[in-house]
Parts: sequence; C-alpha cells; structure tokens
Amino acid sequence: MGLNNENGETLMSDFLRKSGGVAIIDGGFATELERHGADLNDPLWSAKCLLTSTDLVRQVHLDYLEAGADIIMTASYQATIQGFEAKGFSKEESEAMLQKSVDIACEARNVYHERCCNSEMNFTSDGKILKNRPILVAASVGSYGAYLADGSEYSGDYGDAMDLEFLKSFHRRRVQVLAESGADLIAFETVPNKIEAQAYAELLEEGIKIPAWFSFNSKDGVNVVSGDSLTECAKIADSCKKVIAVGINCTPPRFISCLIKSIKKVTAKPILIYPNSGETYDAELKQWVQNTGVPDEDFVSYVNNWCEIGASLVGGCCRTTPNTIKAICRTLPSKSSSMA
Ligand code: MET
Ligand SMILES: [Zn+2]
Repeated sequence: MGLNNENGETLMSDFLRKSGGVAIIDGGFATELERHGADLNDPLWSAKCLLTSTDLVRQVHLDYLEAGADIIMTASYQATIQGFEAKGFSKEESEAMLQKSVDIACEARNVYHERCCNSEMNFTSDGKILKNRPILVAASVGSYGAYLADGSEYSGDYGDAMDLEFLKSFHRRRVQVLAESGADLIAFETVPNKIEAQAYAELLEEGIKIPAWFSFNSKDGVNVVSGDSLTECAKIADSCKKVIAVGINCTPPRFISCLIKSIKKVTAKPILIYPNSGETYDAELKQWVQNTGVPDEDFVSYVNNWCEIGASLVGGCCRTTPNTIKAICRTLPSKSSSMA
C-alpha cells in the first residue's frame, strides 16, 4: 500500500476506510528507545540509534505494529544532513543514513506482515496484535528548532532575522532524499511556527512526489508554540495539494479538543492527533518533568471524544509507549470489534 501517486488524497481516504475509519499512529519513538536503555543525549537524538543501535530501532517499530499501529514513523526526526556532517560524515554518508531510517521501518513492516501470515489468530496470548492490514511508513522530519536542540522546537522562536529561503534551503535536500526513499509519506512533525509551515509547503511544490502531513505543537491549546495562530498555520497546510492530513503532536492531551475544533474550521482534510503524555520537557535540564502527566487510562479516555469531534488519525508522542497504543486500539469501537 502506497500513497505515492498524484492523488494522495484519495489514497488517504482509502487507507482510512481500510483502517476502519480511524487509523492508529505509533507512540513516542525517541522516548521509547530511551526506555530500552538508549542514551540519546546527543544533537542527533533518536537518529543517533541509526549509527549505534539499528536492531533496537527495528524492534521499537515492531513493538508499535504489534500494539496496533497502522502508521509507523521513521527514526529521522532529528536526522539532518547538517547534523551528520557535524559529526564528520560526508554528504553521501549522511544521505545514506536518511535512507537507512526508512529501510529499517520498511523491514519492520515486512517482518510484521510475515508474522501476521504465520499466525492463525489476530491476537496472541501475550496481547500482541497480528492482524494483516495496510501499514504506512511515514518519513519523519523534525523542525529546524529540533536540529538546533536549544529549546526553540518548543518556543518556535527563530529570531527576527529568520527567513523563508533559509528554512527552505535548510530542509530541501533531506526532504528530497526522504521523498525518494520508498516511504509512503513525509511526516512534518512538531512544526512550531508559521514560517516553517510555509517553507515546507513551498518545498513540497518543488516536484516532491509523495504526500505529507503537517503536525503542529501547542502549549496553550489555542496557538502553536511560537504564538502564531493555529488557524493560519492550518490554512497553509490546507492550501497545499500535497498535504493529506493536518494536526497536532507532542502537546498535552488536555489541550487537544480545543485545537481540533480550530483546525476543523479551516480544513476538510483528515485531522491527526498524537499528544505526548502531558509531562513537560525541561529543555535546560534535558529531562521530562512528571508534574502534569496523565496515566494511559486517562489519555485514552479522551480518544473517542477526539474522534467524535473530528480526528481520524490518533496516536501518541513523547513518553507514550506501546501500551498507550494498545489501549487506544482497545477503546476505539472500530478497532476493538475487528479484533474480537
Ligand atoms: C519531540 S516530538 C518527537 C516525535 C518523534 N516522532 C518521536 O516520537 O520521537
Ligand atoms: Zn514528542
């Protein structure tokens, strides 16, 4: 199953239909690698594992598929050519690393489909989901602020001197390489401001052959993290033909319903939602602070409401785990009935 033809929109609606109306996105990726012991204190963050622990990357993808995810996102969130070059890699080697992030996710999908074919049950006794279904690989692209790793990913503040052409040239080659990598779509994640959304939209118009989604983050339930208007950001996504879904990630669950309502006012494209656990990230301490986190059951208690008011792709971001994804699957009537 791919979305890579001229008509990504039709294919997305087809995918959603085959997924039972709501598709499930995976959960936190980098934080899950950390939970398995990876040390990601590095400017490359999760992409460091593309250099050191490819087996773990593949395993985490598989864990999410076995938890019920219909879409897995590659380990390329913070994989930038500039970031690899700063570590002494050549341009060719850096591009090969981006390709590798997609190859590993595709391998996990193949292994998963084999396991499904070899299993007579849609469920194993230890609670794994082995149901043959369409799976998409989304090539993750984090923001310029994520590359800077200085907290601007959550402030959206790139300074007054920032301009559109700079951001386009920063992202261009990575987006081109990922678009040719065999991924089904590009996931622009945690987009912190309007100028970066505009840069992505213009890049997509430069002959990029696969569709994309735009996912913004918010810290007040009203605007995106920079203070730019969410509706203006979502309008940029709406006007771009290559964009097949718009939504929110890495934002506390309590803000989500309000954000869905704002997005819905300006687009008819499918809305995607993958909040974090609600804990806050302290950029100075480089730690998650467990003051406002919600347990999986509470997170999951919101999910049906998000779908009722308009979300059609739901998953989790930082600090959510395969257990969160399993719980999302169990709570969605369309998913749980097909598992019985
Ligand atoms: C800071 S948001 C990170 C998003 C990325 N997909 C991950 O889960 O690692
Ligand atoms: Zn996150």
